[in-house]
Amino acid sequence: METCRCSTQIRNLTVKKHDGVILHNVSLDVHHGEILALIGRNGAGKTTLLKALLGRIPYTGSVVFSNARGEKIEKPRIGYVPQNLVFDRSTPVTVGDLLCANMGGFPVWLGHNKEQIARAERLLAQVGGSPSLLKKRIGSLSGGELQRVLLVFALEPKPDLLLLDEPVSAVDRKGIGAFYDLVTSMRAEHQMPIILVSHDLNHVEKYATRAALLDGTIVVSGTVNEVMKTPEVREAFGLKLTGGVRK
Ligand SMILES: Nc1ncnc2c1ncn2[C@@H]1O[C@H](COP(=O)(O)OP(=O)(O)OP(=O)(O)O)[C@@H](O)[C@H]1O
Repeated sequence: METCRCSTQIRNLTVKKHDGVILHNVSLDVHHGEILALIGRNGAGKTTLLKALLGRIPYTGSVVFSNARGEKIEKPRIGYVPQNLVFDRSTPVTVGDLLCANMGGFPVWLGHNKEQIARAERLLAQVGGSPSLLKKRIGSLSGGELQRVLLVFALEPKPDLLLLDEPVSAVDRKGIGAFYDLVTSMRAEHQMPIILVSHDLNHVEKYATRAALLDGTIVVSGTVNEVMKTPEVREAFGLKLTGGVRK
């Protein structure tokens, strides 16, 4: 088994924007082989936390990535599937162009060779995407098609840490199953830590190993079962509890 090299320790992470504080003193650990579900109301700061981990926005506090021997990793490879993506929809670039460019080793302007195309088809098939997607311009993809393509990018080359921000919000039912099967097998095979932002508590219960409720800071965290039973989560999601069972 190929083991993942990157557990993540977040300590007192604070993000300020303009006059306000978006995140304050967030402390959280994500270990090897865990799927940590990050849950919380709209505007709680979930995407902001992922962006801080990606180094895309300034923060105070510390984020330490370390390997299985506890040694620090300075620059882990982080796979990221964003909640949404803003780009020029009129671009003539196709999914095939992008995937083949990402594989490297061959100038894209010379066209794609057979092996690259076969590999791109295999990668797409892994996320339930059909080979016909390769010829589509990225601007013409549906929301669900785009999310599948973004997952391929997040997983190739293999990341040390995977961040998924509501990754199946636009994917159809069959695609959701394929998506989570792949993510779960990545976790099992590579012991890669995964942070999953989701508003869908059914997905959280089915696929996550731990959960954390965020509301500007971490309110509760623990096993999915523990977190789901807390009054804080019950209140945040408007759930009723009957004898400890979520209704
Ligand atoms: N660039 C920005 N400038 C100012 N405020 C911002 C910026 N980005 C996000 N915010 C604010 O930070 C807060 C957290 O936003 P964030 O997108 O992290 O929340 P979220 O938990 O991911 O929400 P959702 O569930 O709706 O996706 C919000 O109040 C948002 O308005």
